[in-house]
Amino acid sequence: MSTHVDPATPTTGATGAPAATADGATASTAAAGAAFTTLTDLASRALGASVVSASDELFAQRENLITVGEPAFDPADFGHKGKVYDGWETRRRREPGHDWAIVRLGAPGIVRGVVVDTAWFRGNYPPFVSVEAAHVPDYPSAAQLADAEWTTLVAKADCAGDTKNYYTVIDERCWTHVRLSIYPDGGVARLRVHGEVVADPRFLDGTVDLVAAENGGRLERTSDAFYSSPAHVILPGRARNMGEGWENARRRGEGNDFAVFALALPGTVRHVEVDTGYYVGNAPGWVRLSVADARTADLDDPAAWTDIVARRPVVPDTRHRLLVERAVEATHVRLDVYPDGGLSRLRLWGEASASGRALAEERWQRALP
Ligand SMILES: NC(=O)NC(NC(N)=O)C(=O)[O-]
Repeated sequence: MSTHVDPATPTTGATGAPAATADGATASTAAAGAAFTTLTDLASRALGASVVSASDELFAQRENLITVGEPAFDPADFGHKGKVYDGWETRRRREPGHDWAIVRLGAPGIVRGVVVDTAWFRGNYPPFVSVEAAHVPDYPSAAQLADAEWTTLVAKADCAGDTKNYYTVIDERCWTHVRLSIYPDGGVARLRVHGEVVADPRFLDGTVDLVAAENGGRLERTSDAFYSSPAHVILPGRARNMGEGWENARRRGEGNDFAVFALALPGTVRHVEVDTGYYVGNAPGWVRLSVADARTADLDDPAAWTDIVARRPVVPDTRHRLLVERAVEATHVRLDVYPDGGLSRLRLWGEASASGRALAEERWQRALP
């Protein structure tokens, strides 16, 4: 079941005007668009997603759908097959039917909303789209996916050209793949599938990264994401440049920058990695890591936080491996950087508590379709 946030509203979504929906509910364009887009993009290549197949991609390759970053456009760039677009574009259909592309999500998850971004597609965008999802364990082939059981998340809905089209999804099940259909054909620059990772509990045994996005860790709050979000520092792999980490603006006033993350599941951190890779002239001078347990404490109360790495100096462009000073069961971690500055990755190696593992198992079973 889905709620389409008014497609006619421009990408900035500045009007906030209520949009009527199929089930009679209303949604504020700006609020609804913004609300789910703060969640992890399950379809991002940065999380490990892949576009496994598409009905056609004559004009522009399907893989562009999941590229990190805004789509580019060069009006003078033409290739052998036509205008070059930073997106997925099919040929003009001369027979009935419609085009589609299947994305394997970077991690299984509950989908809260979808953005179909038709940036730069003006005379060749699809006027309608729909989104379905499937839960297929293991690593199915394109042929197996064609025969999978697909569930509609966004029923065929209007889609505007050169616009970020927001569709809110109301569904509590956990999916591994999505299928974007465009009617009848055309181009889409990016597909963003925002939601909550639901990690398979069998992969959460032993020592794991308790804050990793692919395990279900997520950014809850930050002081400043001026250049790029702290949500990047919990993505898989090492950053390949400064743009793939968290960079705040130069702080000119008092205080310091910080980010608070919810752990994937309650657990105890044993050692950490604070990676300032690619932050040379803008690494923090010092960092501090503290943890809290939201089940028993108020996170707004400074007394709720216990240092696991007390404030200490860090150096530029370095993966700092640090042993924690205290082993404390927690649900959240707070990263403070002093006074400001960027990080490329944060890893919290430790183990889930018994209650954390039970929670993960229960969440997984409840969300299985
Ligand atoms: N100018 C275009 O974009 N034309 C065509 N598309 C490409 N990529 O050339 C088309 O027919 O949609």
